Amino acid sequence: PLPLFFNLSLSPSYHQTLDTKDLKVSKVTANGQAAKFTLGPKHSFMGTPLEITLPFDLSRGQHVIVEVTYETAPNASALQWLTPEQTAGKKHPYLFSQCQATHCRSMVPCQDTPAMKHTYYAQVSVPKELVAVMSAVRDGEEPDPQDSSRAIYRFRQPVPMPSYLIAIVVGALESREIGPRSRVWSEKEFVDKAAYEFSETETMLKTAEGLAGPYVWGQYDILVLPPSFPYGGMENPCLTYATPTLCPCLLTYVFYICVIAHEISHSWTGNLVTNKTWEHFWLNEGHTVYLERMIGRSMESEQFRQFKAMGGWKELQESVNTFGANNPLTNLVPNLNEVDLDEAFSSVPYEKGFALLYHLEELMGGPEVFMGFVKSYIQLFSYSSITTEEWKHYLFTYFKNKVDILNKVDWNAWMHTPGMPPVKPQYDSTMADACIALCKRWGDLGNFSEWDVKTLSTHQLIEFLSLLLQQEPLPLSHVKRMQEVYQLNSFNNAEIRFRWLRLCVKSKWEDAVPMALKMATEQGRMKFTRPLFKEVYNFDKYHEEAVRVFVAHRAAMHPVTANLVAKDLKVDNDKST
Ligand SMILES: CC/C=C\C/C=C\C[C@@H](O)/C=C/C=C/C=C\[C@@H](O)CCCC(=O)O
Ligand SMILES: [Zn+2]
Repeated sequence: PLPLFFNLSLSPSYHQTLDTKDLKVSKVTANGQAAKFTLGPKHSFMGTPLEITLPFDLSRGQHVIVEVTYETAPNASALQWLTPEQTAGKKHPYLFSQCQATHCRSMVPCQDTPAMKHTYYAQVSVPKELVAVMSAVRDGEEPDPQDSSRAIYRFRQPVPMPSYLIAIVVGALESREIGPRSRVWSEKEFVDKAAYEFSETETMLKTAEGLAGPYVWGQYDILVLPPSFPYGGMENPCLTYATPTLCPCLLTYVFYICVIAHEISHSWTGNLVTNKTWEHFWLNEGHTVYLERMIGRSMESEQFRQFKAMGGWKELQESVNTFGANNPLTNLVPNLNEVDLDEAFSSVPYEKGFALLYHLEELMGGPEVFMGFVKSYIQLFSYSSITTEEWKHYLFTYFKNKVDILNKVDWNAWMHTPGMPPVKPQYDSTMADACIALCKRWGDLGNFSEWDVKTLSTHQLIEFLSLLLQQEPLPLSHVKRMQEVYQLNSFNNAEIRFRWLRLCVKSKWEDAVPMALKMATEQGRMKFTRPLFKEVYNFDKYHEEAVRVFVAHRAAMHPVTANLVAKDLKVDNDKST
């Protein structure tokens, strides 16, 4: 049971509608009185409306308690249920949710739109060996009075937030304190290493507050999920999710700056100022990447920010190449009518959004000037949900003395045209030059040594491999020589291993195929899993092997990951095969 109490604003009408997906609703009451309800027509991927007829008139401003008794489905798209064997500890089951963008409705009947913000209170009953955490402030725990084998955990979220940020994790969790307002949570097998990896979190929080204003959410915890979590991180308030692919090696402090800085930045852009609909997702992600890189500028250097911006441009290029340069999903503000948002997801709102903000920074007078706008934008629109038009109107208001410059921006090309942006910023290549030079040297088989890569930082090695991936595949002789000289097969850093294995498979190195499929299935971060499966699928000789391995692992994969890899490999989604 997951009693959740929302403070929703309902329209003053007999009829109220909540979003659901695959929920089994058994009863609805309003202020304790039975209320009639019907489940409307089922949409292919958006679920089913729950239409409730209140048993009394409702006047404006009147409070009413609507209770819905329901069960989630085993295949709820917001939830992944892990067997003990799928966990690190092997003794207890594990549950985690991932609601963004419109999966909350498969966990809770709700107004599943970012246009609506609400507080919430929850009490969760779990087997007493397990711990529950949520995207809220912990509000006590006690033995379940109705069952001595269970415990009740209470949570409250006093800051209004959209449904996609509701999150719950239940498992054999432990935590360690990593700061005055932060704990790190995971299974005990990872918790001490995670506490070490994320020890700079308070420093990063303070840096973010210096840029964006006070952190209003109270607690900032980090939860390291099992390897099947489909994303690098998720900005659930009070409880940032992090993939364990951040931690398997001694993470250089600089390395996690990007992921945790990104999720911390969402505490302002996305979680306080929220896109009103998912067409305006770039407002969440473009501003968050901009803030993330301003944190990198503060904690590292401007050259580091420039280096990450260059890398982001390549990520954008890869997304545009994957979708196709004329695909309207590469618009900064796409039309998402009847579009499955998981399929529309890419780096476009992140990196085309960042590129626009960086371009505007250059036009308006530099980082300090533009950060002044971003901080003011956050102050003005906090606790609300807005559209691109509202953002643009405030941009012109804030820079009222530079409207002539803003009017020269090709807004239609930037916002409503597919493909790469109309302007490519000239980023400083100081940190990238060594990567570019080494990439050029591999144009032929010259003299190489291990020091070529030992003199590169983790980030620069990743950039070197990204540059090679952007080119035509290297001859097989080159990747074999690269392995002899650099021993890249021995690197466990996920970002390095992912790119290296893609390079090898693209060059048709058969020894790399089992390693690529192993990485694609041992963890489930879609950033890695989907391209690795696709690379093997596109290697003619191993096309069927890719499908066979996917079908064999599908049942243990996160439902969203399984759905998208099935589409990538053109495997039907019928579980029977
Ligand atoms: C144009 C698309 C509009 C809306 C899509 C919104 C959400 C899509 C849904 O698939 C959820 C995405 C969640 C992403 C979470 C974290 C990312 O910031 C990181 C993704 C890449 C990574 O693994 O690092
Ligand atoms: Zn984000």
